[in-house]
Amino acid sequence: MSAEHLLLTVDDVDDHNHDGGVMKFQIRDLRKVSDAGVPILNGINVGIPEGMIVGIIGPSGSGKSTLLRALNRLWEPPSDTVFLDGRDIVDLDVLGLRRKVGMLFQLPVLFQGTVADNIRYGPNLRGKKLTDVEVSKLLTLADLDSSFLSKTGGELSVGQAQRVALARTLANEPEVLLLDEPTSALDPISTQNIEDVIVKLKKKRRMTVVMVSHSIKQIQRVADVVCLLVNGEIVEILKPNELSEAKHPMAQRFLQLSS
Ligand SMILES: Nc1ncnc2c1ncn2[C@@H]1O[C@H](COP(=O)(O)OP(=O)(O)OP(=O)(O)O)[C@@H](O)[C@H]1O
Repeated sequence: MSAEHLLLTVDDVDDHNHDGGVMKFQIRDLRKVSDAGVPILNGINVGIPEGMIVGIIGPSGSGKSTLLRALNRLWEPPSDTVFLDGRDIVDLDVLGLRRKVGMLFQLPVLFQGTVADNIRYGPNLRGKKLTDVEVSKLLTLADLDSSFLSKTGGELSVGQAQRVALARTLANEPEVLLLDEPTSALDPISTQNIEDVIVKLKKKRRMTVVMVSHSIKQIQRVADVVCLLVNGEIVEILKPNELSEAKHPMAQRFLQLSS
């Protein structure tokens, strides 16, 4: 089974990949040009299969974050370009979309108050009050024990704060996680903790994950399939163990310099 079979590209228009799996996202001819007229995304066509971890790698400035941000409308994509479960995301309620499609950034920013306050924040907005047991379960899911419940952001390491940010995102019961270099500020042990949680979420909850990373080794540890983005275009879709077989010259150069 080749990686192209795992993700739809270009002209495929149905909502299933070739193995019968369902496509969570469909991205069709997604383009962005900067205010100065510089192309940032050059016609992205790809499907993100449900329950898979899709890695996105590529040189700095190739458009990885812009692509990720289009998926929960942190950047508003044009209509008819990004579909979640077959529906154009610009037609969805934006807050509902962001609950379904959670995002984790490079550096965690916790709100004032305790860890428990942070985790309760999203559900509170929809009138749902999480019990201590529910909050503890979310902490456990993010690999933290319940002794963290009453701590504040200032008492946490960056790695612990990132896991709290992950638990806070998971409190919204997302179906998709967008991860923008989520471990680049973390030490190796915290990195491994986050990677383990991501893989567990995929296996146990069938979470769909789109992960931008600068670390090829990380992508090889975590992802099921890898998109190589160069100059705003997906130039290759490969399995993690096939990255050395990339044919595009820029992709080859990037991979050689990064390994
Ligand atoms: N709103 C904007 N206006 C103008 N240029 C932008 C805007 N957003 C992004 N860019 C430019 O688009 C290009 C792609 O940016 P983006 O952050 O998506 O790349 P990236 O691949 O995530 O980069 P990095 O790996 O360095 O984080 C960059 O040249 C960036 O300066």
